Parts: sequence; structure tokens; C-alpha cells
Amino acid sequence: MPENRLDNSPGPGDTGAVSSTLRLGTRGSDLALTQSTTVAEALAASSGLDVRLVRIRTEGDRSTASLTTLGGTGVFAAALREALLAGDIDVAVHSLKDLPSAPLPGLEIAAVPVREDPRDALCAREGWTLATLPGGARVGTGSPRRAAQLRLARPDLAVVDIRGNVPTRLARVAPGDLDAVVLAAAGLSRLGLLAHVTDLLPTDVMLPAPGQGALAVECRAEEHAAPLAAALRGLEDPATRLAVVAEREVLRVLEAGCTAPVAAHARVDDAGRLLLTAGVFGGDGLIRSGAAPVPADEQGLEAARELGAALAHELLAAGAVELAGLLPRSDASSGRP
Ligand SMILES: NCc1[nH]cc(CCC(=O)O)c1CC(=O)O
Repeated sequence: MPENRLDNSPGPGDTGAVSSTLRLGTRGSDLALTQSTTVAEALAASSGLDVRLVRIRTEGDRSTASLTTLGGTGVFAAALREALLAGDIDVAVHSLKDLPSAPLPGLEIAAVPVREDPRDALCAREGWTLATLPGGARVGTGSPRRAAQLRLARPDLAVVDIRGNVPTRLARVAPGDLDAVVLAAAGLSRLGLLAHVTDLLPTDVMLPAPGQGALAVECRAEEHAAPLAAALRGLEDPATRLAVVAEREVLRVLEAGCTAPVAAHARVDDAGRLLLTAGVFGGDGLIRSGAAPVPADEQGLEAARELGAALAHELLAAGAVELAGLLPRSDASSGRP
């Protein structure tokens, strides 16, 4: 597959102007390509650089094994991050929810662009909503987080474990196969597939994965002061950054001692307060909410982190670790996607 060129200026082979060419690594799925193309175009427009997409094939794309067997969703990001560290690419675009919560030495998330709708969406036959799906309806998801919340909302449904990229999962909704699937609204939106949504699930019914709907634009940390990082920071949305820092801190703290699926959703309200809800699912599930003022500087990020950690510790104190034993799939990791 040839590299995608976003402009028609000569490549490095023609002029030797390597430094003006930015290699943006991407996975090959429709969703990854859409996300990467959007970021590449924004970067090309703001920086004047020649931005090229470089496709990287990841273990997560190659394998049909279940995500939990592969060791969680980090498999999607690992190959891109290796290419970044090796200097084969200059920038990587990830779905933030697929990025492990631990920082990777040598890399930095230079920008978190404005977030899409963080909610999960039901795509059902016959225009069914979660409330009107007939009893026993077969609903597909590969996510322990979504499965657990589906069971809580509608214990009478049959939750079916599925895999594959977004279009593949959507195609399973057909008579004789699945009656519905649950997918992130953000992915459907980016792929132009929102018309398939029959019910946008409110966050109090289906609390999203930490980082859902947000992107991470990653580069090598050594480039922090370089023009590249400055150009990347132009893509930053501060409110989204605050929200995902809090959500990912919940995940980071819980991942240490808890294997139950984790969900978290935060947003900044009009008064400049960060509102965070975090949950772990298994049994009846556990949910905690909190709020904190978030000043528009480094202290805001620290406050977001503290709020995330505080809710995670509340969940641990309320028995989050024990919940893992109540899971139908006790090997479930953080519950992403
Ligand atoms: N787990 C795969 C994945 N990673 C990111 C998205 C959607 C986009 C997003 O959540 O930002 C999806 C598909 C889905 O969960 O439906």
C-alpha cells in the first residue's frame, strides 16, 4: 500500500528536504484512517508542513483472538508507539481510550483535540431502543464494560461477545444474527455511520470508557520544545484534556489492583468545575461522582488528576477489587473498548 500524500509537493527523495516532511503513523482501519487524516489535514493547514500518512499494522488488527487474551487494548497502540520511539514516524494518532493509562517514557501526548460525543450508541434492527428491544434480543459487544451495563439495564437480553472493526460489527445486525450492537457514537460519527444509531445511551445507563470519543496526538518527548510539538499543541482542546486526565487517572489507580471493567466520564461545566463520574462493573456495579474547580493552568490538570484518584480510591474502598470475582469473565481487563 503506497503512503497517502496529502499534498503534491515533492517528497524527500526529490529534494532532500526531509525536515519539512512529517510522517504521521496510523493503523489501517477505516476509523484510524479517518481520525489520522483529520489530524493530518489540520496539522498541514496550521504548520505548512508536508504531512504523510504511514500505515502501521498492529497486533490488534492482525489477530482475531479476543482482546482480553491479547492483553487488553494496548495492543492497538503498541506498534505505533514502537515506530515513534524508533524514529520511523514523527507523530501518532490514537483513540485515547485504546491508549494504556501509564505514560510511556520517551513519548508525550502533545495534543488532545476537541472530543466527539463520548456516549455509547445502540444500533438496533427495527428502530429498537434499549427500552423497546424485545426480551431475549441478541445484543453484540466485545466490551466487558458494555456487557455488564447492558445486563444491569436489561437482564432479559442475550449479550453476545463479538469482535471486529466498526463496519464489521455493524454488519452483524441482521435478521438471524444480532438484533443490535453497542458502539461508540464517536467512531460511528467519524465514519459517517450515525444513521445506524437507534438510541444514544445516556451516561447514567451506559457510562463510557475513560477517554472515549477523544484522540491523543503523540510525539517523542525530546521534541517538546521543537516546532513540531508547538504545531501539535495548536490542536489542543483544554477542556477535553482536563476531562481525559481525570478519567484516565481513575483507570490508572484502579488498574493497579482491580480487574473489573472501568468506566469514567468527565466534563467541564460553565462555572469551570470538572464533573467526574466513575464506575466499575460486576455484580450491581459501583458508581461514584465528584466535582472540583479546575483553573486554566497546570493546577487545573493537577486538580483533575486528584479528582480522578479520589474517586478511584472511593471505588476501591467500596469493594471494587472484590467485584472482579463477580464478573462473568473474570479475566476481563479494564473493560475497554
Ligand atoms: N475499541 C475500538 C475503538 N476504539 C475507539 C473507538 C471509537 C472511537 C472512540 O471511542 O474514540 C472504537 C470503536 C468502538 O468502541 O465502538
